[in-house]
Amino acid sequence: MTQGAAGPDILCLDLVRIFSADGVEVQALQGLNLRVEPGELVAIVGASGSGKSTLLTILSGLDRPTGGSAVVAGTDLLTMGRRERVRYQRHTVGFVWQQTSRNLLPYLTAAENVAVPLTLAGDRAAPERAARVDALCELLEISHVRDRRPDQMSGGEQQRTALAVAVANAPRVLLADEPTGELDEATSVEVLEAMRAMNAELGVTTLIVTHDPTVSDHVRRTVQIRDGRTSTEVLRRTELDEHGSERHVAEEFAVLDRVGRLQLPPDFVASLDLRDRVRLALETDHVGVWPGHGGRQATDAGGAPASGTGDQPTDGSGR
Ligand SMILES: Nc1ncnc2c1ncn2[C@@H]1O[C@H](COP(=O)(O)OP(=O)(O)OP(=O)(O)O)[C@@H](O)[C@H]1O
Repeated sequence: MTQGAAGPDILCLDLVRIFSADGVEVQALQGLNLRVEPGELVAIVGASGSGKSTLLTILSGLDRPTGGSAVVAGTDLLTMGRRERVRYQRHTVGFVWQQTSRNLLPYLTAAENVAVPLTLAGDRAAPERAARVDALCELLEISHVRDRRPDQMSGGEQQRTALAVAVANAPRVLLADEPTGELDEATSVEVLEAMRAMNAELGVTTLIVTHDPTVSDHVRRTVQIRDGRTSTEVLRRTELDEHGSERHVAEEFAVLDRVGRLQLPPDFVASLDLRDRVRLALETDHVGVWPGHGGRQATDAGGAPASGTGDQPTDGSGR
């Protein structure tokens, strides 16, 4: 399957990854759905063990899913062959990992590191490669350390150099796994802002996987993974109020999959003591969800305003 140019840059449908270790099966991804449009900057957050790294390893072409489908910038990751994988990893996607040692060659300077992927790709003449290195050093604000090796740079400078390496060959998609995991708070902000600037400037579709909840302050869309599935999303936008001042609005949505399944946020479940089964009612513009065991009364699913308790069905006939 190949997506046309107008399709999403990342499309995962019912993605499953099962690991077998010592005769025990672990379902790291349990039917994950994700759609990222060209030019989007999206953070994937989730608790430890929720499947974030498994997803990123699959998207980077280093691992294959057990089932479902994953298509990135037109490349089907389930069926790609060895040669296509090399091309995919060299030209279609760029990566930044948490550990500097995985991102940069320790015996090369920053500028030399940025030049490596350009030389390997072999599709630009030397003067063009040199100009590209200069432009990326400027964009990522690492010109002052361009002649230093990684051990002579700060953590933030190392990660900004890693970003320059990752986008050197102008990939359609940038994948970052815990890019701020080894940085202090101020430096993390600096690196996330560099990613935001790069996304805006170069238009590279960017997926940041992290368990750092503050990442949400730097992106418009944060997708939460729970138990190997996308569960909720927070979308942020800036509005002008009646006085012309900027106001930041964040809205939380539950992710509805293709067959209509959704996960209620854990705090909703806890606050109404929802368990086993719930009572549902279809209203004209929303769906009501009530405890099925006669617990406390009405909440809502579907993002609509909460119903009054008068909406509570007595016999489920609202369905
Ligand atoms: N190679 C493997 N063999 C067996 N189980 C694995 C393997 N890789 C991951 N898992 C399991 O799959 C699940 C998801 O792991 P994953 O590393 O994707 O989570 P994560 O959300 O990235 O966690 P963290 O934030 O701690 O890195 C976990 O239960 C993990 O133990």
